[in-house]
Amino acid sequence: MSEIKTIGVLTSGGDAPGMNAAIRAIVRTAINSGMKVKGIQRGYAGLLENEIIDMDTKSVSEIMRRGGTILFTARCKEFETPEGQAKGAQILRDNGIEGLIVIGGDGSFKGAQKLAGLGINTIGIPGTIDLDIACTDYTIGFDTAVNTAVAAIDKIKDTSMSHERCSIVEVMGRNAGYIALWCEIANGADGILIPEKGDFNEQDLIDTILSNRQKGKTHHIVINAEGIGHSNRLAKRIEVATGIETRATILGHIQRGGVPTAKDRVYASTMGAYAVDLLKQGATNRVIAYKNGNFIDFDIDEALSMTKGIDEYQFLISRLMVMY
Ligand SMILES: Nc1ncnc2c1ncn2[C@@H]1O[C@H](COP(=O)(O)OP(=O)(O)OP(=O)(O)O)[C@@H](O)[C@H]1O
Ligand SMILES: O=P(O)(O)OC[C@H]1O[C@](O)(CO)[C@@H](O)[C@@H]1O
Ligand SMILES: [Mg+2]
Repeated sequence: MSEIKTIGVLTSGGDAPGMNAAIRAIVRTAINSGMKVKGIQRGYAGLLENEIIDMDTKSVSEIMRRGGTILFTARCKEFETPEGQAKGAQILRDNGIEGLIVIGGDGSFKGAQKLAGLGINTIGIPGTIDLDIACTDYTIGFDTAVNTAVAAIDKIKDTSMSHERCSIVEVMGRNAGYIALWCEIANGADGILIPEKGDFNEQDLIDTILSNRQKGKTHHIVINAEGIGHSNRLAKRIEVATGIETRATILGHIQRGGVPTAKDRVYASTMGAYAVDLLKQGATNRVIAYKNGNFIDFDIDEALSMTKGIDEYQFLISRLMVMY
């Protein structure tokens, strides 16, 4: 096994607060081990355009407290084709990059898996606000995103209470209801709609709102995940069915930005250093995970074959809490 001399790092898919902490840890750990580090800008799209820069210890100074990713990110259809992947692997080789760390979500890991098959040593770091990666209990950015959403819903509650209204709040999560679930438990709400429980009964939600109103509750919150969507239409239906003035708020990309929490900075830094250690050991096609209080790694094939549902116990708690 020959030692890796140059590694690359890229961020891909939706950005997530804490990605910069991971980049900083990767650059400094690798340089400390005598390796060179190259940053690939704009994810796989930038790789295919050869947008590659040299990184040194100073280039990652003062980035940890910034949201987003200093390497930019993108989604790239071309990279989903075998031709795109072969071109990407060749560009990495042309730049002397023998090991690649991919910070992103499940889609990004599929790209890393393909590059591993083409002889590039790859390591994935879970970076997504959605928390929708099955092999890990933690993904970079979820903690910051959910705290942003919780703070926003607290504010919506103030005005909803003053006007004695019902508020539908749509949070991010295309295929995943974790942000919604945490908000329902952290903020308190009359109901939650998430893609994992797509068979929800709208009449039950209306009945809960009406029953809570009859018991004296003067405002109502419904947390709706993006994967269910259509919040404005839902608001109209609830208003008609209950007679309670109802407004919809879509929180949107505010949840993806902002100053990363301490947890996101520390866990992302740990995962970044761990990824470099794996490359040093000659590992490839691995993804880093946080399980039962430990940082561990899985084969990417195994990680991608796992499925993640919603935490049923947390969901049960959220159901019990709608009681007024
Ligand atoms: N099957 C695949 N093969 C190769 N590359 C892929 C594949 N699926 C996705 N990718 C690459 O990964 C990129 C990011 O994937 P995706 O848009 O699913 O985001 P993600 O990494 O899951 O992050 P998030 O869901 O948090 O935004 C895609 O634009 C594409 O370039
Ligand atoms: O910013 P974009 O590309 O529209 O992506 C939005 C998606 O990305 C995520 O924020 C995850 O990164 C999802 O929750 C959301 O559905
Ligand atoms: Mg994803």
